[in-house]
Amino acid sequence: MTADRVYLDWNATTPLRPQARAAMAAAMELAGNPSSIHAEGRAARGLVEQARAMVAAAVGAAPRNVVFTSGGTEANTLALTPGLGIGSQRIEQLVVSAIEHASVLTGGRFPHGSVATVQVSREGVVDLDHLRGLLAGGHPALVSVMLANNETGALQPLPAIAEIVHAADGLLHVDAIQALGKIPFTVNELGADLVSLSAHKLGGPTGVGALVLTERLAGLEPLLRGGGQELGRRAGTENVAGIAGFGAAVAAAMAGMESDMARIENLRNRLEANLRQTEGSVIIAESVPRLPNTTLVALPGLRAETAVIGFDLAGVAVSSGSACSSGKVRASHVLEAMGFGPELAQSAIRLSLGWSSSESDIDRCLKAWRKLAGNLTKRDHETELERF
Ligand SMILES: Cc1ncc(COP(=O)(O)O)c(C=O)c1O
Repeated sequence: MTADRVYLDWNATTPLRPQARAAMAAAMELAGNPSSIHAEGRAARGLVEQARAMVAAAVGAAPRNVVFTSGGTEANTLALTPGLGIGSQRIEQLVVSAIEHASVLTGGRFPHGSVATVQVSREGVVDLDHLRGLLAGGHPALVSVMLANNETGALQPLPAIAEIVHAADGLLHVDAIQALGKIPFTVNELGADLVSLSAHKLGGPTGVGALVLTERLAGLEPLLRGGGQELGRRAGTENVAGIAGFGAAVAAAMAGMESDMARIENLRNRLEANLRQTEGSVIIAESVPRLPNTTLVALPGLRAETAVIGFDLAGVAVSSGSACSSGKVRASHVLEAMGFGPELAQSAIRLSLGWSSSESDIDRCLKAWRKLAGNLTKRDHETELERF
């Protein structure tokens, strides 16, 4: 990143942590295949297992329950397997919340038509009564609910969700990709049976992630078949450098989490206090517990796509809704599920901070925001507010 840029899109991807870069550079010097039994192979295996222990420790899991994948999308797809179960009971239906990432909403490997959707409140929090209703009387389901939403930052009420799911003999998958390194949690505290993680949201490289399993789970069908890597749960020679970078990034993120996040939350709160001064601006999900680094702000009349370009020209990188859907002039499915109309949903801008965000980044961002908001004609603004 160049010095004159301000990066406020950390929920899309974070910069690589120096610890991750160093671990990856060292791993790339190794020649061995981690499955080979000679010294070179054992050295590569050592790095993979060291990283596995670091990832496992971060979420309170046993290292053997961590399966490395090519990222969060693969971890989510691997988790959503029909036929998962405990003992002889097998699960054939999937329930997902309406605000999940696209990689969960598509239903993994569940057949089309066997996926039910749980509603969320206006603040983007899963409706527990609706979940109870969906699970009542039906076959046991695999339920997939994220810990923190990537667009709003809203935290979901786990382990209350886990209690409901397990009372209905179901299994719970938690996409914790946005939460790892930002808020403390363990797999046990969540009450989850499967947890997805991704390296590039906390300072590791893109293209590496993990699915964390629990002992009692049976029936996980591999997505990739071939060699016996990852205890037969994911074939293919491991991405040694990427995995080493993931491990180093997780360790660094966990070590600095408490102080980094307290500082980041203060910055975010100052940012929001200033954004609120613009008449008509709305901070979405502001009244529920949220990630400390995320702000989703909307200003009816200011189109998000235009605003993102305006910010970019001012040297500030932000996102319109989720990065995966930016570029398309379509309201985010998250805001639609929360009941916002297209006018507000299409003006939502996500500002997400990270460990190197500074006071001057917030000042630059606010300067660009005031300019963009000031350019709105009074008429545009009033028309949009009436429609909203
Ligand atoms: C909540 C959530 N789940 C899943 C993913 C996908 O992860 P990856 O980019 O590693 O495939 C993302 C990334 O945008 C995310 O924010």
